[in-house]
Amino acid sequence: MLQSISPDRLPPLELLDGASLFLDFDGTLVELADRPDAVAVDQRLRGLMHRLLDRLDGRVALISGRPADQVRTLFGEPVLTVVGSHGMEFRFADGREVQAARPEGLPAALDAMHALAARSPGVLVEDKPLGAALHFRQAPEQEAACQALAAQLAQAHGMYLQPGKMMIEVRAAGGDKGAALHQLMSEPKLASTRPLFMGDDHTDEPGFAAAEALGGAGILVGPARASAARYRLADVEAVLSWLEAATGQTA
Ligand SMILES: O=P(O)(O)OC[C@H]1O[C@H](O[C@H]2O[C@H](CO)[C@@H](O)[C@H](O)[C@H]2O)[C@H](O)[C@@H](O)[C@@H]1O
Repeated sequence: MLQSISPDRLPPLELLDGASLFLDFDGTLVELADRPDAVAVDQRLRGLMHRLLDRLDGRVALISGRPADQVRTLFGEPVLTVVGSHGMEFRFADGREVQAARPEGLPAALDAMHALAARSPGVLVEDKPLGAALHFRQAPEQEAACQALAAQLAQAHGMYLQPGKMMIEVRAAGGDKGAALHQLMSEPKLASTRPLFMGDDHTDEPGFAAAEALGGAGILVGPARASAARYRLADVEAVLSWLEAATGQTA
């Protein structure tokens, strides 16, 4: 059961000391864009990730709703552990890979989504290894139609209905970012450390709750709202600045 608090405390910089750090991607490390393919990882973020890996002796992982291999490609970083598809695809820094099965109903769900997008200008379909998403950021008037179709498809094909920011997704059931964090924390190198999870979206709430349950904390990114996170940072720039300050990097 998630806590329902509205975090308003800034995280102290010392929170990073000896921690294991788990980072969401969109809306946390990079600004949201009009389209999923319009985001990029710049030198500032790439350099920051290197410093974090160094400072925390490798105890850094990205846990994203995006496909794991896509996140790895965006970072061009082979030594980074990435969990994709909302906690269902693991790419460990040492080369191990764990992948959930692609849901059987996905091709039919994608067909139905493409049919909706074809008659709804601005709606985008995202084809993911374990899910399919309808994006309506460029067609907000289509939200109700997208939500209704996704709910129907999730029920018809036994998939999980995953809400997001200006998007709705059907995906493989059976995991989330909280379960992923628990699994990563069972790695020998992380086992006796304190987890910190930073994220901005609904899909990040299980991650906040898991971090708290393991003696660490969640850090919500964005406006205050009911959340299992203990701390809050205002936006992506605040996240990057906080991480830079916590790793001792001066402007
Ligand atoms: O868990 P995350 O790493 O935050 O990924 C969540 C979803 O991010 C992407 O969608 C979001 O970002 C897009 C680009 O900024 C934006 O256009 C969209 O409205 C957002 O919902 C990604 O496309 C999804 O697959 C992720 O699940």
